[in-house]
Amino acid sequence: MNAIIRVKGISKVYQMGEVRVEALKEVSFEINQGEFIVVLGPSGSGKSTMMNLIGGMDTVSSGEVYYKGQPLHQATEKVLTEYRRHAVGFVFQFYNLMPNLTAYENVQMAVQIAKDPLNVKEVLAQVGLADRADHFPAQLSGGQQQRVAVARAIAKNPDLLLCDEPTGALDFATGVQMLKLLKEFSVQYKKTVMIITHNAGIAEMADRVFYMKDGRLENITVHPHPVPPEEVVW
Ligand SMILES: Nc1ncnc2c1ncn2[C@@H]1O[C@H](COP(=O)(O)OP(=O)(O)OP(=O)(O)O)[C@@H](O)[C@H]1O
Repeated sequence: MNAIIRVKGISKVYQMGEVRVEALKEVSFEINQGEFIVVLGPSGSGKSTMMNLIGGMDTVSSGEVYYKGQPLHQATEKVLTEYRRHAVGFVFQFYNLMPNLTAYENVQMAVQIAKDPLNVKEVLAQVGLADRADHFPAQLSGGQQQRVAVARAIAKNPDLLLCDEPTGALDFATGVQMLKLLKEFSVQYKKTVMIITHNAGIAEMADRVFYMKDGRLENITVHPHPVPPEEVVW
């Protein structure tokens, strides 16, 4: 099996004083290298919690998470830091770019700590920002800033690209461009991409769709013929 991520019966409980929130309940799945996964589900259903756990940003309350057979649920903070640094790229709705660094420098900073990074100039060209490399975030549109954020995550050349609402702040046309970029990265480099979204239309381009409800992975749909990003509508 070429499962890159294997999750077995993971649960996550948040205890806030008297209040106990079961954010994730006994979730199990496997993800293969090169798969494009979309995660759907109502607000509060556990999507971000699940992504944080497989991204090594949080630890499970119970259950097991493996990356290429390596147990993350027993890993030390040092091992998790290495994992996040080298294996995982993150794209969030809010871009978290450094305002005092140019587009090029924002991407360059991320690749400095990577093991096998892609060429920064090439990646910026790939996201259509070759002529904006020397611009600061404030000199870029929202869509362009989001593309810098994607370039930053892709340039690390991570095995796993985790995206939480990557199109949330974008207009439709820019959102489609974003999805094309993510799909290209997945196909060209045979990398795994997981996207959380509220846009059910985006799910059509996934190889598989995970439906979350009340902390459970309620259903998985397989698409033998995913729709190209250009044909996605929402
Ligand atoms: N750090 C935390 N401390 C306490 N409770 C939390 C924490 N993070 C998430 N929760 C709770 O866990 C549940 C699942 O939250 P989560 O963010 O995973 O949902 P989500 O499906 O990503 O929602 P949304 O679509 O609104 O982002 C919610 O009830 C949330 O309030």
